[in-house]
Amino acid sequence: MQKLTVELGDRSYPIYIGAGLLKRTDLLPDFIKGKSVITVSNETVAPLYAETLNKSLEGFKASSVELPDGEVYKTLTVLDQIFTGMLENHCDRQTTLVALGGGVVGDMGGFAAASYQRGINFIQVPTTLLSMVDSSVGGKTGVNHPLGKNMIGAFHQPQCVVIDTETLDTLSDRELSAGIAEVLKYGFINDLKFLEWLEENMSLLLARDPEALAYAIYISCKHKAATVAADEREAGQRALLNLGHTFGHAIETGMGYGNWLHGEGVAAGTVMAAELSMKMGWISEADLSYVKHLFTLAKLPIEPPSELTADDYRLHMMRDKKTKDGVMNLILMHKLGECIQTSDYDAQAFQEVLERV
Ligand SMILES: NC(=O)c1ccc[n+]([C@@H]2O[C@H](COP(=O)([O-])OP(=O)(O)OC[C@H]3O[C@@H](n4cnc5c(N)ncnc54)[C@H](O)[C@@H]3O)[C@@H](O)[C@H]2O)c1
Ligand SMILES: O=C(O)C(=O)C[C@@H](O)[C@H](O)[C@H](O)COP(=O)(O)O
Ligand SMILES: [Zn+2]
Repeated sequence: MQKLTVELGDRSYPIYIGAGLLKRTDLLPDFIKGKSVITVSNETVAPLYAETLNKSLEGFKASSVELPDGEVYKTLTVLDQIFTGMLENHCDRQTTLVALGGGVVGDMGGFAAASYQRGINFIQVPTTLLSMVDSSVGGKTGVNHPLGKNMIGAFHQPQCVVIDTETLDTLSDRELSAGIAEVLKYGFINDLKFLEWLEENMSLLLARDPEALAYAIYISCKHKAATVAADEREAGQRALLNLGHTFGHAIETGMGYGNWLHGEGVAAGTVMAAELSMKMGWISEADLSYVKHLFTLAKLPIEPPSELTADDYRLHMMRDKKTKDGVMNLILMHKLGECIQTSDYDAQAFQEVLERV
C-alpha cells in the first residue's frame, strides 16, 4: 500500500492506494468519528462492492443510499434522495458519509456531506480511474445545473481517500480511457517526464497492467495533492487543473449530460486549448500533434462534436467559474508541459478554434 497526504494543516488527510484495500477492514474505522455511517453509492457499483465495504463497517450503525447511475442524475433533485435517506436513517452531525463510486457519486456524496446539517465528515472510496486520479482528492463537490456543469457546490475535504485499484477490474474500457484524460492533464500542466512515461506505457495502462495503473494513479494523486495543498480554493494555481475543461464542460452541457463522458470532453477540450495555444505562437505544430497523438493512443476523441456552433460554445464557456466580471479566462499551454490561466488570447484565433477553421 502507498500513502500520500494532502497537506492542509489540521484538515490534512491521507490517500491510500493499493490492490485489495476494500478488504482491509482496519482502514476505514480510524476515520469514522461517531457511531453511525451512511454509504452513498449507485445501482451499478453497490452490487459490486458494497458488501465488501460493509465488512469494514461492522460495529457501526450502518445505512445506505443507492442512486440511479449516470451524469444525468448529478442534479439537485437526485441529491435530495441522499438527504431523505439520511433523515430516514436518523443521521446526525456525528454521522460519517462514505461515497463509494465514480466521480458522480463522489461529487454528490461530498456535497451532501458538505451541506447536511451544515456539514458532516465524509470518506471517498473512488472506483473509477477518473475518480481515483482526480475527483476524490481536493474537496470539490457539487451537482450540475441544466445550464452548466458543477454550478452548485461547495469545497469540503474528505477525512481520507481509499483507492482500491482492484475495483478497476470491472470498469468498462471506455471509462478507463476517460480517466486517462485527467492523468494526461497532469503531464501537460507541469510534468513532461510523466508524459513520456505515459506515451511509453499507454498500452500497458489500457491492458490494465496493475503496476502501470498503480504508478499512474500515484503520480496523478501526488500532483493533485500538491496543487490542492498550495491553493485549496482555486485562487490561482489550482485553476490549471481546469486545462481543457472550459471547452470540455461546454461539450458535456451542450451535447446533453452523459452523451460525452467528462474525460472525453476534457480530451477534445484540451486539444482545442492546444490549438488556440498554437495559434498564439506559444506551442509548435509538432507540440499540437504530440497532444493529439497522446489522446489518440488513449483511445480518446481529439475532435469536438460537429453539432455545436461557435455561439453554443461561447454561451456555455462564458458561464465557466473562471469568468471574472464578464471576461472569460482559459487555461492554455504556454509551452508543452507548462500551462497558464489567461484572458489575453487573440479573439480571432479563439473564434477560429470554435469554428474549426
Ligand atoms: N470533484 C472533482 O475534483 C472532479 C474532478 C474530475 C471530475 N469530476 C466529476 O466526476 C464525474 C465523472 O466521474 P467518473 O468518470 O468517475 O464517472 P461516473 O461516476 O459516472 O462513473 C462512470 C461509470 O462507471 C461506473 N462505475 C464506477 N465504478 C465502477 C467499477 N469499479 N466497475 C464498474 N463500473 C463502475 C459508474 O456507475 C458509471 O456508470 C463528472 O461529473 C465530473 O464533473 C469531479
Ligand atoms: O480539482 C480541481 O480543481 C479541478 O479542476 C479538477 C477537474 O478535473 C474537475 O473536473 C473539476 O470538477 C472541474 O472544476 P470546476 O470548478 O470547473 O467545476
Ligand atoms: Zn475534470
